[in-house]
Amino acid sequence: MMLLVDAGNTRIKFGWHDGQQWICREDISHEALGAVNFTRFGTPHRILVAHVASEPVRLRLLQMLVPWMDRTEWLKAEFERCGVRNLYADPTRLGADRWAAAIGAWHRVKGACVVVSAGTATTVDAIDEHGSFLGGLILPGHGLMQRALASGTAALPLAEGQCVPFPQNTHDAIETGIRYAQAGAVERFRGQMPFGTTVVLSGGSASALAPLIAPPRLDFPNLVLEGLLNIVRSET
Ligand SMILES: Nc1ncnc2c1ncn2[C@@H]1O[C@H](COP(=O)(O)OP(=O)(O)O)[C@@H](O)[C@H]1O
Ligand SMILES: CC(C)(COP(=O)(O)O)[C@@H](O)C(=O)NCCC(=O)O
Ligand SMILES: [K+]
Repeated sequence: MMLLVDAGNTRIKFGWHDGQQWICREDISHEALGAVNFTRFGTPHRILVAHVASEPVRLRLLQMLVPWMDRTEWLKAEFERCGVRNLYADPTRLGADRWAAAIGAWHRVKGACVVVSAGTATTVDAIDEHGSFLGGLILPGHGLMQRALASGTAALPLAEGQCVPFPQNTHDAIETGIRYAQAGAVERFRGQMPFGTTVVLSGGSASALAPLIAPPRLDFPNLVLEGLLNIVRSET
């Protein structure tokens, strides 16, 4: 059994894979971490973790994984892995989740693509036709943008609006502004790539963005877990 872990700033995603198929995938809050039973599908023989969450979450995970320390790797972005070359100025500074997502997207598309992860932050990354990770954007995610407006202004609420072409109330104005900001960044970034480049879309807020992203678009939930699986499989 392989256990893949994607510890993001809001949610922790787990995937158990038996070498043939996903046995189970789970998505939990940081607070629920203590209740996860890592051995419920048998003893994992390999564990790979992409962690970008806080230090307390890292320590809690580390503590829980102690019995399998000998077979656990905490993924760090590096210069090259699984056919993807990382052109970040300091490759190790790239978030481990972005690195795993890039590897997952490259394995699926095998061509130039824009990799979008709409989570706590929204990241928008470019891979060229040779598998080089060219770099990318970091924006506040959908929820962060909502909360920034609510906490940083006197009058704005935590928006519960719709995305509409010409917003005529405050809630719709915020909701539409946020979605256009996110989708606008993605489409502008894609404009730097060859015409017809695919956007690979993932993350907990992906559904809010999807209708605003033109084809070609590949919806790829659990992209980070898939990338982690690609990495583990490349070892054998
Ligand atoms: N059940 C849920 N609980 C919390 N957030 C959710 C849920 N479903 C979707 N979301 C949205 O998805 C985001 C988390 O997405 P995710 O890709 O897991 O982020 P991260 O990797 O940064 O933890 C939240 O900020 C929220 O906007
Ligand atoms: C950009 C991120 C905060 C995204 O985190 P997430 O939204 O997935 O929780 C994370 O990938 C990170 O901390 N990256 C390190 C800095 C970098 O990638 O340049
Ligand atoms: K993200």
